[in-house]
Amino acid sequence: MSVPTLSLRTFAAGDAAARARFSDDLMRGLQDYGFIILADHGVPEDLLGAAYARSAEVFALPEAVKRRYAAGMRGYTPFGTEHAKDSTLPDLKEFWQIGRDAAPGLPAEDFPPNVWPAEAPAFQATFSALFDALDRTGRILLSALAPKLDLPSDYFDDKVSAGTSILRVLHYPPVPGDAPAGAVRSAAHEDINFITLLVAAKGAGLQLLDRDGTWLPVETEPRNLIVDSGDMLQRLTNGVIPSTTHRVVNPVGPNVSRYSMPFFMHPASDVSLECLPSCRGDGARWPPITAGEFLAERLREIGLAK
Ligand SMILES: O=C(O)CCC(=O)C(=O)O
Ligand SMILES: [Fe+2]
Repeated sequence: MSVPTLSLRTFAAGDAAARARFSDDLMRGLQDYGFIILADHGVPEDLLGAAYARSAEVFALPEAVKRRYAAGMRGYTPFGTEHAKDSTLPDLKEFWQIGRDAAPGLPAEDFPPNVWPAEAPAFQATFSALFDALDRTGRILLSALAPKLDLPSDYFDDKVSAGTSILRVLHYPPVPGDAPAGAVRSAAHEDINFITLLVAAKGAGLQLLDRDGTWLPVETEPRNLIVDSGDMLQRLTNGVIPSTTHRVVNPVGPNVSRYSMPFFMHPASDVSLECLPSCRGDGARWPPITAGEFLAERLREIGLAK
């Protein structure tokens, strides 16, 4: 048994039967593993290549330069800042976050200006393009999932087009000799958002906790995406689509950097995560909450907000 691979082309260019099959496979993959691997996803391979190159360039800048670009939920977050919700040890990672640009009609407080490094002029164009491409792909995936929840296929569109989604450009440096005992690159956690589209890392380390309690490596070629369901989708679906615990372990071979780029797809802050009628079953497992309230609570729990 391993995480299933799905081709998005069979959905995007397929007939009704092929689309229904894709929806079934996506739903089953998320229910059985919380993860699928997505091939033929429409994000150009040369854009992924450029993103890896620009990412390595920026993280190679001196620490003091990078720290000038620390601005909360945008720009740089230094090594050792974030920790998993249930961990006291810091994750061994640094990252750069890119959000949706502010636009008329969107609440300004949710869309602070992006922060771009002057030392790497191509970074902005590359990551703006990657944000848009992953946003498009994520919307297609949600439109494929909607019918499985008895929803119209465009149900998620307006919720995520104004969403507070984040593209997180991640660098796990070689594990330092003085890292706290027990600290790992990314401690066991569940993602907060609806779905995550992860540009597959070039190095091993990602593992999911399967339904039997076994850690299973999640690996694919760098040109594919890895998709997982987060807590907001779990909440909306009353657990019908669970979020899956995962982690990034420290290297066992050469102690080298690892780069990855998760795109956390969030709804707009005012979207209710109250359980969908089709998922009520014997009753709602969680009280209603808005996406904005849920996110604020989790950001406090992981050390990214006060
Ligand atoms: O780096 C990875 O492969 C996964 C990162 C991750 O799970 C996260 O940032 O939420
Ligand atoms: Fe994650």
